[in-house]
Amino acid sequence: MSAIPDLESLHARGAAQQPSYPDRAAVDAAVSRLRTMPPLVFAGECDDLTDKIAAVTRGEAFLLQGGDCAETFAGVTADNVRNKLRVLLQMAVVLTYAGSVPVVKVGRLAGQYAKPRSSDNETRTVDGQSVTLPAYRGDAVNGFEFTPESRVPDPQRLVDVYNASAATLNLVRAFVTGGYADLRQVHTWNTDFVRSSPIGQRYESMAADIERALTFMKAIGADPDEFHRVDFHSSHEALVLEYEHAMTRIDSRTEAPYDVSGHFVWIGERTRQLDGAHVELLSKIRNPIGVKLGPTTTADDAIALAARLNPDNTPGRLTFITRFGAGKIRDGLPDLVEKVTAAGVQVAWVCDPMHGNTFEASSGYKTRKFEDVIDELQGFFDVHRALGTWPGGIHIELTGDDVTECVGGGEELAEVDLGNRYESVCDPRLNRVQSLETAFLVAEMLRKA
Ligand SMILES: O=C[C@H](O)[C@H](O)COP(=O)(O)O
Ligand SMILES: C=C(OP(=O)(O)O)C(=O)O
Ligand SMILES: [Mn+2]
Repeated sequence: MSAIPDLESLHARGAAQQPSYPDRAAVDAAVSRLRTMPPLVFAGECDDLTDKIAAVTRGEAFLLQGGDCAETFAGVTADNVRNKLRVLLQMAVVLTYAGSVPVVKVGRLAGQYAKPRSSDNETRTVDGQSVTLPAYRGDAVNGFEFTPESRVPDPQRLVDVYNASAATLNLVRAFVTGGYADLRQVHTWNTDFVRSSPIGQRYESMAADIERALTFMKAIGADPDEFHRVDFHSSHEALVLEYEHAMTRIDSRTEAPYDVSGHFVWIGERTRQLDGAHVELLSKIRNPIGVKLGPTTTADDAIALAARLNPDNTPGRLTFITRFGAGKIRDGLPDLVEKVTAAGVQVAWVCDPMHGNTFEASSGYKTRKFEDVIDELQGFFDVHRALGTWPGGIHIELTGDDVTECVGGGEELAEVDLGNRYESVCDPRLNRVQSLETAFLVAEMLRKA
């Protein structure tokens, strides 16, 4: 297994989307501190996830990956983490039960703090004056507050990312092993505002069926402790090289490098250059990894990425997360999947129906139409069905709260509603009702697949 490339050589590749830190000594201090910190995840856990994604690659399981577009330090609260976990557990149970397929659960959490941006700057009107400042690049880099001081990249934030991720993961681990995620709790996840919604009612009746099935299984002698814990994994975009590099360590068992900042890391659409720093670093680690593929991706690009990132063609190592947009997926995806499959590439195909469907509402809020999200998912299933390949999973930006960031869905959120509770610091997320609706719709698509 190849050695970890040094940080300077990565930067020498002209890495895209990196913070411009004003104080080099402060960067070095933060990186040195991070290098001393214990791993957030263990290499063996990453291998377990690779095995699970191998099952996805073989068409035997389905990946559910979801969470915030951008986590924030302020969002590291018990309520927030629990709400996100709860909606993911609800979605997973819907997909497992109604879709009749094992579900691999991966949160976009405990590390999702750095954002690539379309523009380096942001312009707003402040007191009648047009003011331009550096864009917000996630709490890993600078502050969301629109002031010159807050927007200066601060490397100490990378240490804060580590601490916030550790706190989040600690709570998630407690929830998933300590009884909260016990399948016998299916009813109790369906609380507050969701319970009374039509989709909450539908969930309620499914939960009753599951409870009956569990009672039956217990009666015939199944061990109820089997239902006590779930496997849950963390993931984020590997973006800021200082952080990901400092968290890349040699595993004592295998002597292979692993990025121990999360179980699964992915390369974004803006940083997937074949000779770029992100592809180079992730080619050296042994975690399961993903690459986002937008509508301009050619089959040759994808095949070359697979050769660089997974030269041994190990199933489970590589996931392609396509994000074409509802209007493009039916035209663009077939050629890609067909040629990648014909080339013998072992890959899990996952659909991100969010990032190709963003638009700006007349009020200025970034939003997405729920109907476009569902249409892209349907297109993804249709394309795979036509080609005889497996639609392996979904990658969703969501929250466990009752936010108003995406329009449409059963609650019929309109553009005028967006300001009521728009809390995302980057992209619009499905709220809890919309997330559950998505799970039921995808479960139907899965049944037909
Ligand atoms: O989450 C993804 C990107 O960071 C985000 O879509 C970029 O948004 P922008 O176009 O507002 O920079
Ligand atoms: C930045 C993201 O997506 P993409 O790289 O696909 O634009 C994201 O997942 O938040
Ligand atoms: Mn996003």
